[in-house]
Amino acid sequence: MSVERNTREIEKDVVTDFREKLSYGSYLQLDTLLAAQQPISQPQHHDEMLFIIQHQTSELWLKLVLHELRHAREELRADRLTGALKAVARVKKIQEVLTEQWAVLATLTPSEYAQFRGSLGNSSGFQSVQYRAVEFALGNKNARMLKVFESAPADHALLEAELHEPSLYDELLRLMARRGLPVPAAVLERDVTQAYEMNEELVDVFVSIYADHTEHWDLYEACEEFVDLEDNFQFWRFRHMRTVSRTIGMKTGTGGSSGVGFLQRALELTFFPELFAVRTRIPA
Ligand code: HEM
Ligand SMILES: N[C@@H](CC(=O)c1ccccc1NC=O)C(=O)O
Repeated sequence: MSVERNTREIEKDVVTDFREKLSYGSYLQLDTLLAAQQPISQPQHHDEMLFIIQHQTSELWLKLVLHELRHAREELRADRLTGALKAVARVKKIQEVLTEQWAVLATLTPSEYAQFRGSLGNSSGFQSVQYRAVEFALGNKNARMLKVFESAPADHALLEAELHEPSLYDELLRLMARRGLPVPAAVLERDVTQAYEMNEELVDVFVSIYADHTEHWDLYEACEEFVDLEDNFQFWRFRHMRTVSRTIGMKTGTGGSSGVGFLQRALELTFFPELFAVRTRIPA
């Protein structure tokens, strides 16, 4: 039947009685999810809703990023590189959404934000446990980051566990070693609770993979996927730093840091240093 009077007929078999059936809202627990947007500014500020939802959607995506990174790590452990790369491909797409999403928050002007910033007290994204867990899973380990979670035991335990897990990169390097590539022992036996640091001998291993990439096709592909992951992560950090800059200028952060300067220094960090160093060594 065609659409009459610009109104769609609801087909007769469309299910409408949910007294004993699973509905959309109950499956997704929307009562819980949609009850969680509670502005605290007094008097209420219109734009606080945007601020809350921007963060909550980011946290939901971070939850999936962490879930997928953990899966990718398990796949690598089981020598299933293809399975790991499938998860990484999904993470890359989520990162793109997270980075694009800054455009929504950029509609918040500095004067609008200033009107409810005071209500935020000392809360800050610096205290995002999922963000920190993602950083750890990618190899940016820093035990000092646990301190802000001391009053939240479950978060602290989650991060402590993540600190002791090998990162995604650690697992890739172990897989490479199992395949007979000469990954240095110092890399394989490193203390995984420490930040990953560049190993020159490992660059040689990647030079050999890139020189003979038809021989090592899947590893070569994995390397390029990891480079994408790091790039995407940096794009997110950059958009955050620029959004902060246009919103609060050089004010110090609610979390107690210097603000923009502190965020800029994160842009100097790297997850997979050898994968960037290898580029300099590609013959002309
Ligand atoms: C107007 C919006 C925002 C401003 C002004 C802002 C500002 C800041 C500042 C100044 C810091 C440094 C820590 C501090 O002293 O507070 C920070 C850290 C952080 N923010 Fe935001 N932020 C904004 C939005 C967001 C959003 C939407 C997210 C998404 C989850 C987010 C996540 C984070 C994270 C994860 C950190 C820690 C970064 C790190 O350790 O390198 N921020 N933010
Ligand atoms: N650190 C921000 C406040 C802020 O953005 C924020 C506050 C509470 C919860 C999350 C936040 N997002 C990122 O830091 C500021 O200094 O204005």
